[in-house]
Amino acid sequence: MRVKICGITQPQQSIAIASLGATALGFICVPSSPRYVTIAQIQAAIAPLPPNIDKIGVFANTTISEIRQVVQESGLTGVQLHGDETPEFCYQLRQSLSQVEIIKALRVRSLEHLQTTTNYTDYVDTLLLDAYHPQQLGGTGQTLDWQMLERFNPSLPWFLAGGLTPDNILTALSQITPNGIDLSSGVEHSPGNKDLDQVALLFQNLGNR
Ligand SMILES: O=C(O)c1ccccc1NCC(=O)[C@H](O)[C@H](O)COP(=O)(O)O
Repeated sequence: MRVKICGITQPQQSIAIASLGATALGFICVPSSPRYVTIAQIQAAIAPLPPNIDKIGVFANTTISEIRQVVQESGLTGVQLHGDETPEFCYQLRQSLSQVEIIKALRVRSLEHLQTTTNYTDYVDTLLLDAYHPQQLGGTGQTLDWQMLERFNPSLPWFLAGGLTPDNILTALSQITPNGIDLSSGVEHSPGNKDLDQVALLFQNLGNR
C-alpha cells in the first residue's frame, strides 16, 4: 500500500520520513496554507531522497503554467489537484505535463458528490478522497464517513485522506481498502512540523500492509 505523508516543510524531516517507510511525500504549493513551501524549499527537501519516493506537489485552483513551472524547477514527480479543477483542466494539464502522476483530490460532501469521481477517470492517474471543510481546502484533520466509502470501487487507484492518525488507521482500513493512505495533521506537532514519533507509530501499526 502507498503511504503519503503530506505537508512536509523541513528538508531533514523528508529523509527521516522516507526512511521510516513513506512511499510518497507531499509538498503544499498553495500560498494560503500554513504548510506552504517555495520551490527552493522543495528542492532542498527532495534532493536527498531516493528515486523510488514519489514527490508530490499539492496545488489548488491555479494555472497550468504555474504548475508546470513549479514541477520543472523543483523536480516533483507528481501533482495533486486539491481545488475545484475540472476534468477539462486535468486533460489540459496532462497534455502539458505528460511524465508526471496526476492525482485529483475530491473533498467529498455526500454520496452523490462521490459519483463525480467518474468524470475524471480518463484524465488522471489517481484519485484522492479528502474530507470537506467549508473554510479550508486540506490538512483539516476531519475524517470522511468511511461507511459511505465501503462500496467505492473506482477504475483508478485511490488514496484515502482526511483526519487519519496512527490511532484510527487500522479502523479505517478494516472498513475500506484504498490503494494508498495520506496523512498530514495526524502526524504533526504543528502545521508543517511533523512528529517523527507519530510517523514511526503509524508504520508500526501498519505492520506489513
Ligand atoms: O495541508 C494543507 O495545508 C493543504 C492546504 C491546501 C490544500 C491542500 C492541503 N493539504 C492536502 C493534503 O493532501 C492533506 O494531506 C489532506 O488534506 C489530509 O489532511 P489531514 O486531514 O490533516 O490528514
